[in-house]
Amino acid sequence: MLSATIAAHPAAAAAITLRQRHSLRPRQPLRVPIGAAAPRRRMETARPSVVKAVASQGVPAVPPKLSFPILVNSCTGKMGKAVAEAAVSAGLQLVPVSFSATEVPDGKLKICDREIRIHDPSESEKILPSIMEEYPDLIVVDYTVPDAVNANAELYCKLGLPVVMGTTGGNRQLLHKTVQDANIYAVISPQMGKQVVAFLAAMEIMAGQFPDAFSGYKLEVMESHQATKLDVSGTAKAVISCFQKLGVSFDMDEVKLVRDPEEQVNVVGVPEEHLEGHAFHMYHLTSPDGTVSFEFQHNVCGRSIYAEGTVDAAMFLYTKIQSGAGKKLYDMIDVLREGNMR
Ligand SMILES: NC(=O)c1ccc[n+]([C@@H]2O[C@H](COP(=O)([O-])OP(=O)(O)OC[C@H]3O[C@@H](n4cnc5c(N)ncnc54)[C@H](O)[C@@H]3O)[C@@H](O)[C@H]2O)c1
Ligand SMILES: O=C(O)C1=N[C@H](C(=O)O)CCC1
Repeated sequence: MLSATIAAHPAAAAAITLRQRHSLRPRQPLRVPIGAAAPRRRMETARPSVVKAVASQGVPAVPPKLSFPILVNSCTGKMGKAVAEAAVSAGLQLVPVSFSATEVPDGKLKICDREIRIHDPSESEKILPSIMEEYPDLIVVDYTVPDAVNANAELYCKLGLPVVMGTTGGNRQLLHKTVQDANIYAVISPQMGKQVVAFLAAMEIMAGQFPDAFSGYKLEVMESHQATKLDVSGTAKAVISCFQKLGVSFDMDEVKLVRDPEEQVNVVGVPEEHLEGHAFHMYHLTSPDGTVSFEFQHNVCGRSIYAEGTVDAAMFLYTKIQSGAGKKLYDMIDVLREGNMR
């Protein structure tokens, strides 16, 4: 579930600002939160020639279903498990191997009736080459931990393994350089939820077209996530960098991190059933003289928005690999621009 509110009118914003001053509870979203996604059709691709040939016979073209092998690293994580399930339901071949720093009974994990063999990360360099031989079109999806981002990226690059990197944190500049220098196909994004990416893209466009438009404005940022999330949201960092391009001075350590479940329910307004998996973000801007304020929120419950976006990113990357695209390093805005959303 995703809800977003944007208030720009001074009076409305002033009212919100007052309300917000006393609590972080987001206002009722301006629109009913996006409900559970409708059952998804698998994204289909079609070679234009096939489609044209079939259509010319007057028979509606049914493009071939897209299916390829995907290894989720790590299936033992909350996000990895959600992606593995979304991949299976989208018809992708889930490779029955994963790596994890978390011990699992008998070294096996059941996902969608499939038995996934779990190995220690130290074995990945030894095991992955044989997996790549068995699954030549393999794409790996990485949802591990910030401390593993750069080492994992280096390994995938060393093996020439295409990757969808969803894990946040680590040294992002080094991550992009490693992947760029290795010339492997990759989608890298701290945010895989398509609608949040669309908001981020709008922010990037605004920042690109109107640099310093908000210079002198004061920015307050609050982000609330499950208590197990240790790092500052990568999405929040990306949005903040847009505000910085718009002329706002803000230090990343000024972000108000809310990880206390009681505050999340009573102040932020997180539904109790989503305490273990949510992302509520609020960005509040106030003019130097205090007469104008803006507020942006994006509030996500659960992980399906990210899991579905990750599957779209993997399908996007697969089509780029198959077509031998010259550009190899992508982000989620590239995936959205391609438009082939399920
Ligand atoms: N891009 C997005 O849209 C998006 C969405 C959700 C989460 N995330 C990010 O994904 C990451 C994981 O989030 P989560 O909620 O699944 O965390 P989690 O702690 O539930 O899962 C992380 C898993 O990685 C495993 N792990 C640790 N080190 C590893 C290594 N070296 N190799 C393989 N596995 C290893 C752990 O055992 C754990 O099972 C975080 O960085 C989070 O910010 C990104
Ligand atoms: O649950 C998480 O962890 C999330 N991480 C990403 C971030 O750090 O912005 C995306 C939102 C959820």
